Amino acid sequence: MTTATTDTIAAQATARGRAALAIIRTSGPDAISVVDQCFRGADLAEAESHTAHVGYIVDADGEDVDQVVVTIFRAPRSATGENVAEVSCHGGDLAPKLVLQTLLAHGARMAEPGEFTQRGFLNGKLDLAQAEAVADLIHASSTRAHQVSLQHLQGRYSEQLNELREELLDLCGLMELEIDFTEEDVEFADRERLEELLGRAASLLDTLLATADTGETLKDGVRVVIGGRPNAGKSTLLNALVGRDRAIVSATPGTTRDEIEAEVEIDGVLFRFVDTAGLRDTTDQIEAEGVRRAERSIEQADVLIYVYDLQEGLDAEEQAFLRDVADESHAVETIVVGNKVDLVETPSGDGQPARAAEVVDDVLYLSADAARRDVDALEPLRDRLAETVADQLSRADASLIVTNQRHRSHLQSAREAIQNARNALDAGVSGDLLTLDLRQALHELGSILGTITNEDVLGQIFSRFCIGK
Ligand SMILES: Nc1nc2c(c(=O)[nH]1)N(C=O)[C@@H](CNc1ccc(C(=O)N[C@@H](CCC(=O)O)C(=O)O)cc1)CN2
Repeated sequence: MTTATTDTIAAQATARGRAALAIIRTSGPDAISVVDQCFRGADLAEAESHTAHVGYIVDADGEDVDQVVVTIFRAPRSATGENVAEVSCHGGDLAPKLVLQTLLAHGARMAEPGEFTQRGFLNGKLDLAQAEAVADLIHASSTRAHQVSLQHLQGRYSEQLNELREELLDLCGLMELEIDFTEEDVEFADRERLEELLGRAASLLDTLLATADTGETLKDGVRVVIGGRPNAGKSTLLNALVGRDRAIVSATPGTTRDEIEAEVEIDGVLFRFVDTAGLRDTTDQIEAEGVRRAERSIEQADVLIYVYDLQEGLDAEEQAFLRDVADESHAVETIVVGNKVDLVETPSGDGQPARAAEVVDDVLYLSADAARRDVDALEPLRDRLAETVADQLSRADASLIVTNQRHRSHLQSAREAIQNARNALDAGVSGDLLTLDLRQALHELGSILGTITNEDVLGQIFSRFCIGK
């Protein structure tokens, strides 16, 4: 795909604010000459691609603006596929702004969000799935999410989809030939080969679709709700887990009236903790709303940490609740924590508290209060949390995890189209009708990779980027 871009864009590619350095990027046919016009140093017009040059940016009045390093990339050997000149100047509030202003005064135009990446896409430097991976990489909030985006950027995921696309395309070609020659009654496409190919396509799509939940977990984090009676120590536990005072803790039951969220990375995975208002019947209006929300969050959680006070034990209502949670079809993974282990007697001397719960055979005993001073005390809980996703993650190949909702729905539609084609084949339907299904599947795959595009979709994707990306 070639789209002639005639203008030259510029933007700060690094974060604003106090920093040692900042990068102002320009891209477009005149990128090098724009920077050259306001550069005192080597003659950039003569500079070779992938070279760096120390000098000064000089404004229209001939005043020095900053000492800089300019890096030259010549089309098509750049991230955008166009001429690129990057000015690496001093950071802070002023230098980057003045350098950018100078470049704009010399004919560059301010870039739109994502416009550099978009140009890279339009010039064939990366496909749409890779461009989306760039956005994901920037937004990644855990080590694993970062790894997956980087792998997608490197293109193995796109490669798989492309291979599938090409096979289907070949087949479509054959089927269409067949249509042209129907009168002569030739069957160009070998039906058995078609069957085999459709089977392969279906199973590849199934494999990809099966990773989508894992992908969502990696991208959005594992939602963990901390539930339990008022004053069981939920907020103290949350604070111990995140290592700072995120929730207001007090000895008065019912202090937490709304949900509190905090994020912690465990084993490279993001866990989003929600501390809820204690579960109990209450007549306090505000607190009652808190309890309703707590119930709702438990329904939406991936994991429930249920905390109870070992001094109180689990009462009948709590036992019934835990039995319910375990029975429900959407069974949320539950970790039961017996809190305040330091405050109960252990007459047997085996470290097991006297009043263990009857309904749950697997209680994690700890003291959330002590854990705030001793991080290791939470290791067993952190391990249990990591275990809730370990299985899922070890099964998945990072380069083939679907992390994108848009891709998921195109893959689902492609899978349906392939299924229709298989059914049609079984029913002995003619080649031209089969081709329609194959074309539909191709359309879906093409939409993921960006070989088929639509302005609105592109706009939506690139507007998620920051300016300068
Ligand atoms: N300074 C700087 N750092 C950056 C970027 C950038 O644009 N500038 N990137 C922005 O995303 C990422 C790196 N992406 C890049 C992708 C391709 C090329 C490039 O010059 N490609 C040429 C030549 C390759 C070669 O000679 O080996 C090419 O593809 O033809 C440069 C950066 C992250 N770091």
